[in-house]
Formats: sequence, structure tokens, C-alpha cells
Amino acid sequence: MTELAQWLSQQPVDSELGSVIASMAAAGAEIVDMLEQAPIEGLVGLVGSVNVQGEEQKQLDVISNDIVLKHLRQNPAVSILVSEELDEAVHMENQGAYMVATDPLDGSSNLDVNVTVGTIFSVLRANGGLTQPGTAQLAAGYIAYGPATTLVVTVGSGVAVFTLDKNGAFQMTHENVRVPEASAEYAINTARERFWDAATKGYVAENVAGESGAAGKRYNMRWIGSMVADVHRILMRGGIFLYPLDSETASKGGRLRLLYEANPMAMVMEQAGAAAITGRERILDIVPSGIHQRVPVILGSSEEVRRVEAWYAKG
Ligand SMILES: O=P(O)(O)OC[C@H]1O[C@](O)(COP(=O)(O)O)[C@@H](O)[C@@H]1O
Ligand SMILES: [Mg+2]
Ligand SMILES: [Mg+2]
Repeated sequence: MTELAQWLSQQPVDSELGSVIASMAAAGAEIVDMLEQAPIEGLVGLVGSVNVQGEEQKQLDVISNDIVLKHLRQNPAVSILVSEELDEAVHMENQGAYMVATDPLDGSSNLDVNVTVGTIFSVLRANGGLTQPGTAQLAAGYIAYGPATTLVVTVGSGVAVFTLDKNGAFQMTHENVRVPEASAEYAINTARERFWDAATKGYVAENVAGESGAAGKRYNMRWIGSMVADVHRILMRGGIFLYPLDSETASKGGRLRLLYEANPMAMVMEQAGAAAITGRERILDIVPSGIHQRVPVILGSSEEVRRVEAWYAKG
């Protein structure tokens, strides 16, 4: 079995960048320890504050953010942290070369019901400024806290999957994962149908029509409500995830955040042979206007993403 540290030493990245990924892995191992004990320790519910996005923070969001911050502060290679849970970027005392953007706990609505949640991360050069496009990412990935704790990481040469063992080490369980180009599974919050644009309505209607629709095949639908869990399913067996711009999220630019949700997931997808767009453009090409910018996200099996793109091209 290849351990994370060994794999990192074989990648075309310097040891400092490798150490940043190792710090995120260590933070993930600590977060899952905390999550496993949270119901016993009564760490449930809201803290009573809202984050910069106006969303209510759960206790576990705040604790997870503190854990990530602690691990990154201890790493001299990291000088900047951008987090969903912090209004402003944190500039550390270290003058390290790297910046990390993170969603410390993704899928908060699933926390109190014991459904998979995760930590998402993106690593960039600190001297590139806070608002670099996704193409500038040097590494990205996520840790999914499900039946197994899974670290998915890319440094720009494919995607590797590691599983946390009983001794606290991440062991490689998949190398060079490829997302199937074709799929018959889609993920979208259909309760929002009344807000959808014509492209989303058209694409989903074709899928619902199954064999008699334009795609000519029967589709299945899955929506976990944790981006990490939905993306991980797509990484392992194909499919498409849509959180499109709709009439309710339009004024905010979308639902999901560019720096620490869309960009890292888009890099993972592209590195696994899949695609990630807003509908009209490639996510990784967007130049952010702010650290908490939101964007529409459509990602997954390339044939499905191209179908959605064709719908957007129509109007
Ligand atoms: O509430 P909805 O519409 O199902 O949205 C679910 C989406 O929101 C998110 O939970 C947002 O992430 P956070 O939990 O980090 O705020 C995604 O993980 C998920 O895909
Ligand atoms: Mg999230
Ligand atoms: Mg979150």
C-alpha cells in the first residue's frame, strides 16, 4: 500500500506543497475524530452567529474551521488562509509560499443526521493575490467523512484517492481515477424547479423523459445535499451535478462558492477527465471578484456536461 507521504514524495511538487496537502489530511483526520464524538459531546446545532454569506454557522462548522486553521498555522509553508467561515483572509505570521482556500465543513445541513459531509481545499501561490482563477491552483481536493474517510487529491497530474486506516494513515486506494464520459445519473435539487432557467428545465425534462427523451436512455437521480458526497459519487462512478444559476440565486451569482467549492471540485473533475462549467463558461477560467464569490456549478461526466452546455448555447 502506498501511504500519502510516500505518494506525495513521488509527485512533481516541492516538499513544501506536499506538506500543505499533508496538513489538510491531518486536519481531516482530526475533524473526523471530532465528528464521531460530536453527538456524545452534544456538539450539535447552531452557534447563533452567521458567516459572511449570511448563513447560520453550526458549532461543527466553527470547530472544523479552527482545526484547519490550527494545522495550517503550524505549517511554515502556508501564509494565507481563505475560509468559508471567515469574513476576511487570514494572513499568518509565516511567510510561506502557499495560500489555502477551504470549505472546512461542507454539507452542514447533513450534520445532525449522520450523512456524509466533507472538507474541501484548494492550494495556490500566496504571492498570486487572493483572487486567482482556478487555473492557478497547484493542488486541490477534499476529504469525505462517510462510512470511510476518503482523501481525494490532485496536484495537476491525475487524481488519487486515499482511505484513512485505523492507525491514522491515509493509504492509497485508487490511483489515476477516471470519471466515465457517459452516465445516466444526475444530481440536482428538484425542489428548486420553479426557479430554474430554460436550459436547466430543458435538460432535466429530457432526463425525466428517459428512453423516449432526446438522450434516449433512462436516468436515475441522486441528491445528497453535500457537494463533497455528490462529487465523490460522480468521481467514482460518473454522473452530473448541477447547482445552476436560478431566479432565486441570480442576485448572489449562484449558490456555491468559487474559491473553496467550485474551483477545487472543478480541478478534481478535469484531472479525472470530466468537465466543470457554469453553463456558459469553464469554471477554472473565471477570474474571481472577491474571496466569497458564488458561481453556478455544473460538473461531471463530459457527455452530460456537453448536453447542458448545448442547452445554454440555445438561448
Ligand atoms: O440546500 P441545498 O439546496 O440542497 O444545497 C446543498 C448544497 O449546499 C451545500 O451544503 C453548501 O455547502 P456548505 O454546507 O458548506 O454551506 C453543498 O454542500 C450542497 O451541494
Ligand atoms: Mg460547502
Ligand atoms: Mg461549509
